[in-house]
Amino acid sequence: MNPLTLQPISGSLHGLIKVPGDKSISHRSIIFGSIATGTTTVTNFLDGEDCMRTINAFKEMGVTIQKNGSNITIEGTGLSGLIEPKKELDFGNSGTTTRLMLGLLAGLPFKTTIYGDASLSKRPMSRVVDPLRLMGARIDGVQQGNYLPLTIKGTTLKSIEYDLPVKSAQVKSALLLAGLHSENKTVVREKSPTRNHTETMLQAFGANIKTDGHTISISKTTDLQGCHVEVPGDISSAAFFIVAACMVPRSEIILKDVGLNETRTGIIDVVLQMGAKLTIQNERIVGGEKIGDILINGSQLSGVTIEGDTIPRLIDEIPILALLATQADGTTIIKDAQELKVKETDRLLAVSENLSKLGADVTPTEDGMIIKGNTKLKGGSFKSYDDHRIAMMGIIASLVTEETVVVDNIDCINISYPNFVNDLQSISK
Ligand SMILES: O=C(O)C1=C[C@@H](OP(=O)(O)O)[C@@H](O)[C@H](O)C1
Ligand SMILES: C=C(OP(=O)(O)O)C(=O)O
Repeated sequence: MNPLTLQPISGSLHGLIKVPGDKSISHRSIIFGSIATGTTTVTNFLDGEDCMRTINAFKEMGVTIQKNGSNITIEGTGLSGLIEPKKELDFGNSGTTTRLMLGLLAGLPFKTTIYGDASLSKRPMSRVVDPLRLMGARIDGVQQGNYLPLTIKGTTLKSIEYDLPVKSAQVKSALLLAGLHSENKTVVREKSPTRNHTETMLQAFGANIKTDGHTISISKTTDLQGCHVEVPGDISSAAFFIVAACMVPRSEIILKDVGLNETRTGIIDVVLQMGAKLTIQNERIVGGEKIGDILINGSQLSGVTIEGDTIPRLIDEIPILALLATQADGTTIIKDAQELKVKETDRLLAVSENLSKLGADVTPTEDGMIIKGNTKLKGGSFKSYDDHRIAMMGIIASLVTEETVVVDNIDCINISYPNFVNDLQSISK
């Protein structure tokens, strides 16, 4: 346990932060670079624990990956060059590694056992295992394969057409990866668009993939070609500073080179709707992804309803948005967010318990919460539940509390943002 004690601040937030590389894109750069032939170079790779799980998995499968800080070079083996790992693969805390690798491993000609930490071992895998079994995958594990550890006996896959029952980019991506090595065309349909980095990057690596936003089809492609990937800054990491700057009066900060892919910018839409002073500068396209700088000034916001198709576009930002809602005028309603119950922890519970303990007016609901805003928050203990996004939310909460906040364990922040506390300190004036 590594607790952090945070004193209330008297000043405001000023300065510039370059948030680390996008976690989703970093994972995918390793996966696609490894299964392509030739060299893939990656810049601004997220040097966090989750992405290291993906790197280590491919090293175990015979891929040469060199890492120099946030610069990565991958000598891809092609799909047919991957070898059976000599040991079980440890995916730690990473849901993305687990779900995406399931789709890949299902069609490779060897046996793999995968496991993870206590949190990952409680997260449902049948959402991926069930459709993969329809494709012919042979996967065994706890409770009919719903939980890790899982053993995958790779086999020839057949393609399917599948309507996603959960709004999940991880499930979609797993099926597209399986589709890469199954005969005929695999079709995945989603009701609400989820992050589309897999589709964009597979196109860049030369896959036979087509998408119209709701329906994605992929045909067998065994000859992906290595390329260069420049990873945009992670909007899910930027979210903590967007909220911080909105909440602390007289703040003005700039977040440089942040990914602004529309499947991820729900947080920007929501804070603008709440009345935030936020502008985007230097918007441009890098490697198929929109990026830009975000300028934010502190201002008094108003509550909103966050629901429906917006939820997948800000799924990981809901905890920090809930904190923002406690400082906004009026009521914020968060609906359709039941997926938060199966993240690194039950984030609906973690958020409502922590905020209530700090003195916020929060009523939990089946699929979200109702927050009556503009409440003064007192200090006290803040439980991270060993979830990186909850721990970072606790640290940001201390910017608006009247007394000291103690976050019980901040080690989990290394999952997605190892330099978070330093970056926050650098703008606290
Ligand atoms: O595909 C991805 O990289 C991710 C998808 C989301 O999960 P779901 O697909 O389970 O919604 C998100 O919460 C996670 O942090 C990363
Ligand atoms: C849910 C998250 O990640 P994962 O599913 O990869 O563990 C997250 O980073 O908030």
